[in-house]
Amino acid sequence: MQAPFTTLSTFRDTLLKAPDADQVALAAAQDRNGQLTKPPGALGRLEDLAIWYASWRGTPRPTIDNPQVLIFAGNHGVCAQGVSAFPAEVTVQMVANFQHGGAAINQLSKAFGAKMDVYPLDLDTPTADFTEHPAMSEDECVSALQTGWNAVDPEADLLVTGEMGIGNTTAAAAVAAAVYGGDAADWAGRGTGVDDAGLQRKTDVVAKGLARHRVDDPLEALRCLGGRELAAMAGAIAAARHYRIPVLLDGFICCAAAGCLAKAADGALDHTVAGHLSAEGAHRRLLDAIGKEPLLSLGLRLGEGSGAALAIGVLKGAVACHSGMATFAEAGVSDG
Ligand SMILES: O=C(O)c1ccc[n+]([C@@H]2O[C@H](COP(=O)([O-])O)[C@@H](O)[C@H]2O)c1
Ligand SMILES: Cc1cc2nc[nH]c2cc1C
Repeated sequence: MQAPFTTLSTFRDTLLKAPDADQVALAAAQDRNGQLTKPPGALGRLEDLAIWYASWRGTPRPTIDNPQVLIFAGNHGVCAQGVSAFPAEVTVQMVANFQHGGAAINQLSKAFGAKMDVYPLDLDTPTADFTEHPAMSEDECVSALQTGWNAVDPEADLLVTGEMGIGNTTAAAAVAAAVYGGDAADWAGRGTGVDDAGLQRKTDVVAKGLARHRVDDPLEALRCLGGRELAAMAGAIAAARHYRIPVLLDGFICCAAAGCLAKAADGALDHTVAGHLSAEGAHRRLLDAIGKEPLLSLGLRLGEGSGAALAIGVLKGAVACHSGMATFAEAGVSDG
């Protein structure tokens, strides 16, 4: 289905009208979980994960057969201010690498049985430098949200949203600060590995952006301080909700985009789980702000959906146990 919105305001309406989890499937999955051949709670968080997944898929005994990984790439005007350890050309070069199968996310998608699609978003036209102008016009922002929405395969049964964009930890820090408060220094981190001087430049750039765009609306924060790949991830996460497809969130940039949705509509991230805790310093703060506990913590700070893709394995394990295990009655095991 084509994206059902043409403005930021109608995108917000779409979020507010989103469906909820299936309460009947939720209760049935809880009931089934209580009958499986294990001591109560012995599978720890895997039990909650499987029940959550079942509730969104609308069946007490789901399987994960068709995960989708979406990578959105964007370029950023703020790069000209020396906020990244890498030059902006790396974004388009990495897109070619994704297309040729040579990036980490290609290997991880293959390893976890996911199909992967890459969307370069107007890479020849970076967003405006947000210290001077809004990063995007409303049309540009809506167009990126629509690309994200339309990229989601309605037949997928799990979604990972990832990104590539030199400079986008600066954009994400600015968005997070605008949406969740705090100072630039609370949200600016080392990204691809900037040194102390680079981190200071980056903090100043975020502070300048926040001073220029005094936004009190999360979708305006996305437009004025974010980037096309952040907007596309937000659009994809919203579409997944529409189709009741559970989502694994990736690192700092993905969660900054997701945070705009959570602020725009209560419960907008109920169909999502945080795949991992990134090494980007402010990711923990952001996860706390959106109320998510990460599944993995492996020191990754790559982006590309890599941490979330690894978490597909954990979720598949949870769902395989939940749907495949015998009950005490079936196995003839005494239930204590
Ligand atoms: O996902 C994360 O938490 C993460 C943390 C640090 C860096 N990245 C990736 O690195 C790029 C942004 O870093 P930077 O330093 O250019 O802002 C972008 O392509 C992201 O995918 C991603
Ligand atoms: C090489 C490289 C690969 C990446 N993948 C995601 N962000 C990245 C940033 C760089 C610099």
